[in-house]
Amino acid sequence: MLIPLLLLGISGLWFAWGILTALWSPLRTIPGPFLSRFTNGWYFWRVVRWQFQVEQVELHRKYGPVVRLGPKRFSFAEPEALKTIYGHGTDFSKSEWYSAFNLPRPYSIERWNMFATSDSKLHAKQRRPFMSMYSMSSLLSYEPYVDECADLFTQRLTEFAHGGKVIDMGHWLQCFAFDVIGLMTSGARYGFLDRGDDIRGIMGALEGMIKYSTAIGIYPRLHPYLYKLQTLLPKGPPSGMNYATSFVEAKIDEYKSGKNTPTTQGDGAAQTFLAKLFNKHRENPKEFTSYHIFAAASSNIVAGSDTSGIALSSILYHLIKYPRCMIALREEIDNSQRQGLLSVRPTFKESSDMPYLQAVIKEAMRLHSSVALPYERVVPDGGATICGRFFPAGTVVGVNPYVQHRIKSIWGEDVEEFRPERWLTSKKDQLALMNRHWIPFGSGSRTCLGKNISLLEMQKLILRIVREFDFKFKEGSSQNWKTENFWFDKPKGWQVEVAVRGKGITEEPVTD
Ligand code: HEM
Repeated sequence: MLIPLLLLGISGLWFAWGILTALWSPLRTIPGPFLSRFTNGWYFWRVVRWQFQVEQVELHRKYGPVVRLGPKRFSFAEPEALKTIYGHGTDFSKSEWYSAFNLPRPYSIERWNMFATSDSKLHAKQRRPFMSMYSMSSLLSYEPYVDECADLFTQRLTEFAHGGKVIDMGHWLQCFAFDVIGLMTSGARYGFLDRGDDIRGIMGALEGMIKYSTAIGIYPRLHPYLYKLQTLLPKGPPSGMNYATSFVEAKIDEYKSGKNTPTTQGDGAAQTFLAKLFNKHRENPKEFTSYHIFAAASSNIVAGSDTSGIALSSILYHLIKYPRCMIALREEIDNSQRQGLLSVRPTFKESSDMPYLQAVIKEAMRLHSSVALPYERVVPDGGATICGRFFPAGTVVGVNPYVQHRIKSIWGEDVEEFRPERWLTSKKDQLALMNRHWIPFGSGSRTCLGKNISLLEMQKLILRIVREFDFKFKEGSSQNWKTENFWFDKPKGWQVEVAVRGKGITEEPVTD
């Protein structure tokens, strides 16, 4: 009897505390769902339905540019907020939500990953030694790996076309993205493109791990306990995490033992990440430790596979949905082809010189960003004024790219329309405004390290498959795909028919 009474008492006190802090809070006038005033439980409950981005847009339509998501958690849909929170010279560190993407303390100090590091100075120190490997000038050394996977991908599409098979295109593009990143990182493909199987459950394990982190990040103090608890279970997110990391470690061991040394390929310019990482380690083993090798190799796989797969899906999905744009892109490709400007395996340089292709990629990533939850940051000491409101230090604030990419004062009335032309015909000022607020790769000092690599993959593969194949949504299927948003907003079961170009499928106009 004593224990239930005690529990009741504690819950009562906790409840009363929640109500009092909500009433006293200087931010109490900021609107939002009623329960979000008292608890982060409301946010947790909505996020684990994996569709929060849609709800967040609605919340901003209902409540305005600043919306409460929790007692000390706020979302912004106002152009000016981006500069204040993520802009140059600001010191808004990443929120504790990100800590669930790493091992809990004290292990995380030894085994850091820069994505989850919150302290800005520490993050800058961790990021600096890797930057050259992800720069534009390094891209040439990764290009042959993309070509090798694009060869296989087009081979698979040809087989599907001849077999008249309907395919889950989202899954196959994910297979491409995983194999590319595996190959350019370690010199070996996982083998996803061979049969389309989720080899050893890698994709499922990563998805489980990210779902766990996204949900538990809302209650980061639970992470150490849940992590410990779940390592005792045979299955669950940590075992997926362990599997993903042991896979990387195995590749590093193979490399060390000399079993895996394809540092060059094609014309000899190719060089894997592992080769670059080991070279750096040999030059300065004290500063660039073996942990640096592991950190970069594993973050490539976790951060660079699903994200690129989703972006590729978004590009192709929108091109199929809007045949007008597919035709326009084809015209650009065919013109370049006629002028002898395109190789059999189009190069990054060739694809960079195609303005409509560039516009298609940007527009697809605007309408469907691979990441679609807020990039959360913490208001620094002294507090900050955002959108005319003062927020005390410690408040969690964030902008969701999915919401940002639908603000009419930036993009115009047709925000929901896929219109690549907006990137080609807008006036200079308008274009600058759009570019500043286009944030699928993040914003500020924490932007994506792998942006150039993903552009390399997207430009080369999309150009090639649009040149060589026709695509159509599966007969009778909806033209509006379903996605699941667990930080990565991933298409689910998106069925497509493929034909070798000009040999089968007729394009039908879109009916929205
Ligand atoms: C279309 C593809 C991609 C998208 C949309 C994307 C998106 C993002 C976003 C939004 C962030 C920052 C999130 C935040 O502020 O919380 C990020 C960070 C990061 N991404 Fe990507 N990414 C992509 C591809 C890649 C690739 C291919 C790699 C590696 C090869 C990569 C490696 C990283 C790393 C290491 C970080 C952490 C950077 C840091 O904290 O300094 N990403 N990415």
